[in-house]
Amino acid sequence: MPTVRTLQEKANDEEITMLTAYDAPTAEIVDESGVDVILVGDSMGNAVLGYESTLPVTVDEMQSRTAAVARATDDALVVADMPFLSYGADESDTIQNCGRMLKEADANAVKLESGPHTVSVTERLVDLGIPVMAHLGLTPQRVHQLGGYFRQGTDEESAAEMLELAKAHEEAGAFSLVLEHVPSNVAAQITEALEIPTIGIGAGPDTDGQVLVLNDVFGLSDRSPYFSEQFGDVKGEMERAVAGFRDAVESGEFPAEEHSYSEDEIDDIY
Ligand SMILES: Nc1nc(=O)c2c([nH]1)NC[C@@H]1CN(c3ccc(C(=O)N[C@@H](CCC(=O)O)C(=O)O)cc3)CN21
Ligand SMILES: CC(C)C(=O)C(=O)O
Ligand SMILES: [Mg+2]
Repeated sequence: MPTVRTLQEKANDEEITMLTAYDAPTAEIVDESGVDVILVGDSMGNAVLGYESTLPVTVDEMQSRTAAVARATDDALVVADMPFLSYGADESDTIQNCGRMLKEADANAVKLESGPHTVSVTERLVDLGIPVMAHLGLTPQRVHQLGGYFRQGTDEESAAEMLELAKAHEEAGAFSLVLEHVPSNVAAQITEALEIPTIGIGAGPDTDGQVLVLNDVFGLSDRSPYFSEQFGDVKGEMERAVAGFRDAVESGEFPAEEHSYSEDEIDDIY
């Protein structure tokens, strides 16, 4: 069984790889390719559920998708990304919601978008046996406060604040930290200051690992951030498959002999 401990050991000499997945078939692909961590991201809000942002994602949706991913995963660490307002407001709700991911969806850990209010919550969850991945920099659940998906930690004061929060979450027991959309040199200095591994997205090359949204990697997203990279043309392949079906039905090529059979005993059912 994968554990958060092996990730911490690995960070010493190898780059950590993390990708999102939201269903069993894609989780199987990611797991079999040897990626270290599968994040069931709340990016499922825009990536699979058709919302404009991550805010509408519910705990039930996260549980259902995390369970599907965990059923298809043998080796990777499965991390459930806790949705907006499912943590941090009320302590017993936080414990209940995060606990469900381990008890009912077979996740190995949860991720919380971090801030000053998640230090004590992180400590409480870790005390109870729920491993926590922290997340600083651009935290998309705050899009309405931030005014857009902008780069964070762009001046000395906010970068220093981010470093202090990173240390506070390490101290609280977080096993790893995602740094999103921050200057490379800020991510490098935070990485240097921490024992726990950092995993960057739009945070340059000097974190301990990298994460991207699977739809972006596949080439399946209509829009993706500039810091993302398409490593395939899955959308093109899907379009070709659908067009192939449509053409074959319309032309009468499908279904063919091998897809059909007749029952000899039956000749007239009127
Ligand atoms: N498919 C997908 N990929 C992601 O990387 C991703 C999601 N979805 N959903 C959740 C968040 C949102 N993310 C984003 C989204 C947009 C920008 C972006 O375009 N930033 C612009 C400025 C944004 C603006 O003008 O409002 C930039 O240049 O920084 C960055 C990160 C990263 N995450
Ligand atoms: C991009 C990663 C870090 C994330 O939080 C998500 O996919 O929801
Ligand atoms: Mg997220």
